[in-house]
Amino acid sequence: MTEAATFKMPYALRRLFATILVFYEATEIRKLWDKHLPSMSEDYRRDQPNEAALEQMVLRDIRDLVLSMGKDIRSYGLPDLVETDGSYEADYREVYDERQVTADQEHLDLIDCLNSEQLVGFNDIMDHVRNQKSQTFFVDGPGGTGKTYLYKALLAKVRHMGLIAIATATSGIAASIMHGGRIAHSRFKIPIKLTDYSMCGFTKQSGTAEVLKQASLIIWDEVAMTKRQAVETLDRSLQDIMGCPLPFGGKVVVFGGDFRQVLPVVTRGTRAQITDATLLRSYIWENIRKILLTRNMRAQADPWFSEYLLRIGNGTEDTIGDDYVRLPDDIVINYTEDGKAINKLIEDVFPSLHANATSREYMSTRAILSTKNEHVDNLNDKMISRFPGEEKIISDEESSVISDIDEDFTYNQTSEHMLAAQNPELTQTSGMEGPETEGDKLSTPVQIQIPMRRHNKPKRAQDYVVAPEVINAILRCIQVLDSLGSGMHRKDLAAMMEPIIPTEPFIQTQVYDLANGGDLIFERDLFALTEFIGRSPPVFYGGQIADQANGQLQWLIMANLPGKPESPMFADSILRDNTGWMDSPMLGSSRSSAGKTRLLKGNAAHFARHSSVGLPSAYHRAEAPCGSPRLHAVRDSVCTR
Ligand SMILES: Nc1ncnc2c1ncn2[C@@H]1O[C@H](COP(=O)(O)OP(=O)(O)OP(=O)(O)O)[C@@H](O)[C@H]1O
Repeated sequence: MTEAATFKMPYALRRLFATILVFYEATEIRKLWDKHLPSMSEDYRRDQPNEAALEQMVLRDIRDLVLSMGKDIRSYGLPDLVETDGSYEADYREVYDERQVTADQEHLDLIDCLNSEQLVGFNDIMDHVRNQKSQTFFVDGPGGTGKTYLYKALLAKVRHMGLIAIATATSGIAASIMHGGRIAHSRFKIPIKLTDYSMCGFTKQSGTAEVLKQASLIIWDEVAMTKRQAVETLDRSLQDIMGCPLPFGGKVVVFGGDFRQVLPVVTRGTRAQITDATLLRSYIWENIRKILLTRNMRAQADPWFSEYLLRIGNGTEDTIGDDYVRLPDDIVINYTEDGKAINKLIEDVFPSLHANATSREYMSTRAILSTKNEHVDNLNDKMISRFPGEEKIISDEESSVISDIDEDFTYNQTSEHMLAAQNPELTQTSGMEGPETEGDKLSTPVQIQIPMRRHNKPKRAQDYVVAPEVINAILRCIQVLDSLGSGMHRKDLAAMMEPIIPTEPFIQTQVYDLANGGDLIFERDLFALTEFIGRSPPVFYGGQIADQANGQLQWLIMANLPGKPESPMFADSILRDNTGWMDSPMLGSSRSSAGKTRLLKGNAAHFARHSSVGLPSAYHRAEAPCGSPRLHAVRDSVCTR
């Protein structure tokens, strides 16, 4: 803890403390608590000067973390946690955080500019918020009709009244447009695997439950893109925590979206299956009050075009065959073989580019969209050649890597790793001395692989940079391995991993070399890297870890790095041994060209566990073929059996 306190964020320290409570038989917990409370509460201290309240805030966090690992904070002899009704805003971190999101004047001013349709909706919703009347709304409007504008006005108004308004959206982009917005799945802890009986992954006593209980308004934008089961899961969970059988536990909930735009993804789903997955087919839909927005505020200058778009969205535009609509001639640039069409397109979208190239307004209000990266590269090249001035290639490797590491991770031994970052061809696989141990301890050298992120148009090796987060993760990993080398036993690995895995969803790579089999790799760019450097990708068997306590799924990849072949029989036996843990029992492995074992491609979910005692258990899943798009990221803790 002392060492971690020098470079970890307070939240990471709280996680580490909780992990120590649960996984170590530490004797002097109270001493540890007293010593590290100041560093664990540093982030809260800025706004909360009261020491007693600070202590309670940290305790509550630890309580939730410990609870998510299946334990009760009361068994550790920490100061008493004062159970409250949550009315004191600092009681829960989530409530506290939500209250920090204040209304800004700019958004309050939007209320005066709402058009008549928006105003009707605004008044109706606010009436329910003020009078705490249960109602679910759906803001139904094609793109550009001012849905987001309306949410912003609502959020500002409710927050200005000193109430809690929760802003969420299905995608991160839409969530980021709203002040305090979060992705709905994360905010409500909606499980990834949904059934008709799923519940959100928070407990009744958690901070998330508390903030939802206190919320006067909940907004969920882009709900049309979400599977109805996700919304139904929220409905059940809110009813549960509110102890109220009304829809969403009696809350005022505002959904928004446009069913003319993107619908939920149903893998290989037919049109009927996709429609069936939407909120329109939910039992919730019939009780939703619709707020219709029809005036396209974005395309006011071009009413013809906005009506044309609307007709397409509504399916009333004449079609050719089933699916094709004819674009009017005046918005089409005809394709020509000689490449002139591209030049015409650029001139149309960026007229007088030379004169306007330095104008921020001009450049930020126009764009050419394309379906493929190679077309984008092509267009970029053409555009850049038209820019005035001399060409200069700027490499961002040093600045981005250093700044990101500094922000989150002060590590004083970076030189070797920075070298690795800057000279990937020297250190594509950098063997590092690992702990020399015996028996139950680790015994093999550590291999660190450094994945890289591609620049737009790499020309030289230096144009490839190591993603800063990767370095971060690797440094953390090395730190753990150092600790392991200093005599820690293998069974401690699971406990150690938990706090060092960053909580951000996009973790990169961490490699552990474990005796007797496999390396654990948390990865995103590994395959892109191996593809680029021309090495055969590591044979891997990868997994999705289920944190049993809160139902969240995380990813864990176990891999054989080059030069460390796994015996096919060994991997097979692990799988066979653990079929009971499988997500969907499809068992198997295949041999790669290198003669190593690989799980079947596709979506077969496997569970595998190292035969050695104490290693993390995991649901294993053969993901995409090597070199394919990145695997999902890892989050949070590993689950031990
Ligand atoms: N009442 C209004 N007065 C002035 N401008 C408005 C008004 N309502 C919306 N706008 C503007 O119209 C544009 C489109 O609005 P907004 O982004 O809210 O639409 P949307 O329905 O959320 O669109 P999409 O579905 O494409 O996200 C924005 O630039 C917004 O500022």
